[in-house]
Amino acid sequence: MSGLTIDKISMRFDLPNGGSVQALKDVSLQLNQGELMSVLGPSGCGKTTLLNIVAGFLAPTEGKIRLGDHVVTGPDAERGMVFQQGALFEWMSVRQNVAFGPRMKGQRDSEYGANVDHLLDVVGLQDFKEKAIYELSGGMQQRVALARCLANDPDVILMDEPLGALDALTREKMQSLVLKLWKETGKTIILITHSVEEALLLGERLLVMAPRPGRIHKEYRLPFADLGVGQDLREVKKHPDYAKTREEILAMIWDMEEEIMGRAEENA
Ligand SMILES: Nc1ncnc2c1ncn2[C@@H]1O[C@H](COP(=O)(O)OP(=O)(O)OP(=O)(O)O)[C@@H](O)[C@H]1O
Repeated sequence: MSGLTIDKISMRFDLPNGGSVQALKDVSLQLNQGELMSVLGPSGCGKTTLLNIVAGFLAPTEGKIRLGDHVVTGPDAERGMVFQQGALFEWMSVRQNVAFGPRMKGQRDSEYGANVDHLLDVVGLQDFKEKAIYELSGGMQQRVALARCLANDPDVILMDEPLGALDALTREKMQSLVLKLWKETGKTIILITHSVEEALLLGERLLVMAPRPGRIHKEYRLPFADLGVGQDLREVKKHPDYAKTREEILAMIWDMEEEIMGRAEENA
């Protein structure tokens, strides 16, 4: 059991022309084990940069990431990543993809096999386990990506627009699956999305970030993710606070984007 601490993270990218971009400035937050946080914000506010720093793919210019009692210094299986497109191994079967992490750790099928089959059941792919990745729909590929991530038993799952490429109906089903996996596994999850609805439905905590420099603008604690576990998400949307919060966040992001457009016109 281990919480995730994002401690005064700043990130500046130096550009080849001598300039620089302050992608993040002084971002701090604490996630307890098992919390699900969704992250929203206008394009360029540093969402992906923050996720890449937590993943250990990027070293921040200032600040530290701590998981439990240790400081994050690079990528590690304790922090799993799910990308928008599955980043799957096309030449392997579904089962081989899910078993990839345990195999890389040197485990044999007799050690990881039962868990891999259990995960294939959980994500509804048991009947497709021998299929090649190219034979699967986009939604099924994201199911493989989720199962592959879980097979490594990470403490934290980082999701960068994991459902962004899916059609509306598949996306709804996958949102329910994410909630189910979250409750069943007790994993800590950070999920970036461009969809206000998705952020509301999936985030028991919802972070709105602001750009230039990327920073935390507002945080919400919401009841909808808990209500949505095992429930029709369309019913959850009828909750009296849902539409109100949705409108408030939409207006907030709209205002930020207007400001960015205004600044861009001034500089033109
Ligand atoms: N490797 C890099 N070199 C230079 N600038 C970068 C680099 N990566 C990101 N940036 C800049 O940092 C800022 C934040 O980018 P980031 O991709 O984290 O934003 P985002 O909120 O995820 O955007 P989007 O919603 O469009 O994916 C942007 O201004 C971006 O151009």
